[in-house]
Amino acid sequence: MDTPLQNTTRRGLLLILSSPSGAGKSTLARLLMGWDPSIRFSVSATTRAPRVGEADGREYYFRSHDQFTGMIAGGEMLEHAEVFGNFYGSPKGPVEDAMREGRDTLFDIDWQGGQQIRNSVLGRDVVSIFVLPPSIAELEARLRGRAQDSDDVIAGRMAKSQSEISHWAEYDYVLVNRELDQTFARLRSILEGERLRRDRQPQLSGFVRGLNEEFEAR
Ligand SMILES: Nc1ncnc2c1ncn2[C@@H]1O[C@H](COP(=O)(O)OP(=O)(O)OP(=O)(O)O)[C@@H](O)[C@H]1O
Ligand SMILES: Nc1nc2c(ncn2[C@@H]2O[C@H](COP(=O)(O)O)[C@@H](O)[C@H]2O)c(=O)[nH]1
Repeated sequence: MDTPLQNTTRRGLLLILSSPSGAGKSTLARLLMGWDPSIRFSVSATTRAPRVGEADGREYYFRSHDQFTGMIAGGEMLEHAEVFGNFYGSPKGPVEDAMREGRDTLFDIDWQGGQQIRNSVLGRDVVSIFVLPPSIAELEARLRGRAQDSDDVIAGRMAKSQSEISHWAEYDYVLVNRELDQTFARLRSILEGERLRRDRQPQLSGFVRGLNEEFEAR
């Protein structure tokens, strides 16, 4: 007998990671993508200048202000926001493709983007996770340790961290990122649990039908 567990169509989840800058969401996102390469990372467009080592199309699509506003006007953005004086947005096309393919999409975006996606038609497929630093001193140490931004940029991001943190309660899950291994293990558990929940209806209704048929045939 064909197992009904294989005959399913499933929707992709939209996994949103937000945090104050430097708390570790990009690090967690990289680990999650390495753990499950079927997850599609939503590469954002931004007007921010590339950092050393960043490549166009990999970390971000680096765009001019005019190009970015053109993308908004063309209806290409799922969400967009001004963050730390630059514009950032998530292109819609790749997300729609991933959802059609039943693949999960991972977003590394700020609270404004999280709110916009949660309030969109795709909101029911969102799983949102807010990452907190263990302390504000550690947040600053991580930003400095990353050695990617000037003192001014770091000061600006630290100044905004309190208002970013104030949105923690809007998220489905909150992780305090102390030990990276432990935070990553929790993140995986969240994803595994949410996948089981998503697959519960389509997979199990067929499976239980199979059990019923087997029962009737006895
Ligand atoms: N649990 C952890 N313990 C110690 N260092 C960490 C931990 N998690 C991440 N880091 C380090 O902190 C720095 C900032 O992390 P990361 O770049 O992932 O932050 P972010 O939240 O993505 O920041 P941004 O919003 O600016 O992109 C990196 O150097 C990273 O290696
Ligand atoms: N609303 C959105 N926020 C985004 C997006 N891509 C990134 N971000 C957030 O911006 C800050 C700064 O990022 P950085 O790479 O300059 O350090 C960070 O909080 C990101 O999560 C996006 O598409 N939309």
